This record gives sequence, structure tokens and C-alpha cells, in this order.
Amino acid sequence: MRAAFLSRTIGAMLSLIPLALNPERFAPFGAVVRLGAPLVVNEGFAQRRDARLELEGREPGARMCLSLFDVSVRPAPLLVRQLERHPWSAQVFLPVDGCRALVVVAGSTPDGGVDPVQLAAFIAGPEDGILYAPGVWHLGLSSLDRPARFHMAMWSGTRPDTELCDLPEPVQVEMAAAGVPK
Ligand SMILES: NC(=O)N[C@@H](O)C(=O)O
Repeated sequence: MRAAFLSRTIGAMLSLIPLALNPERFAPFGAVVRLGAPLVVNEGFAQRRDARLELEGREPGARMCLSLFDVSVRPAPLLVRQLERHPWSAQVFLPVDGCRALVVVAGSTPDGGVDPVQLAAFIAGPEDGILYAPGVWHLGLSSLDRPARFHMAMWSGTRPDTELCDLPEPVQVEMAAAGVPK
């Protein structure tokens, strides 16, 4: 499914028009995670909201890593120059304070590089968790509108698990053309 619109005016920079993140569009790259309704627990002193998900780990013996990400807004113009991936583990981000996030993903070429034809950009809503399947090229997390906090979880073993890829040329994310409501 065409997940976003990659275009180029002759002689200009490649540009991406982001779409609103939704499970169907994002399925080739991972999953959209949404918390369930609040449950009252602890004798009424707490509420919890659960999201049950599959977080694939490919390294036997790896341990779960939980992180807090305090992310900032990438300045305009939004230029994507580098993507990364984690071959040994899926990775999930969950917004803590209800902020939108920019998601850029790409498929892989047969030799494992970034496939620029399969670049896709999405805008994750304030309730959207983002789960990248193992090995999916993605832009390092950044928020939209304001600095924000996200929980992150992934498996962490002994193998190096962050690969970086610099794009041959920057790709501009056209937020103005996105037409996605704030
Ligand atoms: N590398 C790192 O810690 N963060 C990335 O994985 C990311 O997706 O933000």
C-alpha cells in the first residue's frame, strides 16, 4: 500500500508528504500501539491502561530494556539525512505526555540498505504508540509541536544493535502539505 507520497520536482530535493499514522498504512513497518481504557486498581488509588503487544526479539538471552526519551522538535525545514535500524529487536515508543511525533520509515534494498523508493512519512497522534519491527529503517524519534517524553522498550543483548545509514541526499518532509489536523 502506498504509504506516503515521495516526489521530486526536476532538479529539486526529494520530498515526502506525511500521512496520518494508522495500523493499515504502517503494517509493512510494524504496528501502531494504543492503550486500552483505564482500569481502576490498587483499591482505587491508581488507574492503569494496558497495551498488549508482541515485541519481537531475535537474540537469545537478550534482556528487556526500558527507557525514557525526552525528545525535541526537529527544526524546519524537516530534512531526513540519516535513518537507523535495530536488526535484533523490535522497538516501541509510547507517548507519556500526549505529543505528536514524526515517523519516517523505509524498506530495505536486497543488500540491506535503505530503499529510497519505499520511504514513507507519518504523523503519529498524541495517543499513538509506534512499534518498529526488527530491522526496519526509521528516523530517530522526534516530536512535533513541542518537546515531549516517550517510553521506549526493546530487547538488549550483547550484539551491537543500532545500524545507521546516511541517505545519498536529504529528503524533505513537507508538513504544510500533510493536511493532518493538529
Ligand atoms: N538510537 C536510539 O537510541 N534511538 C532510536 O532507536 C530511535 O528510534 O529514536
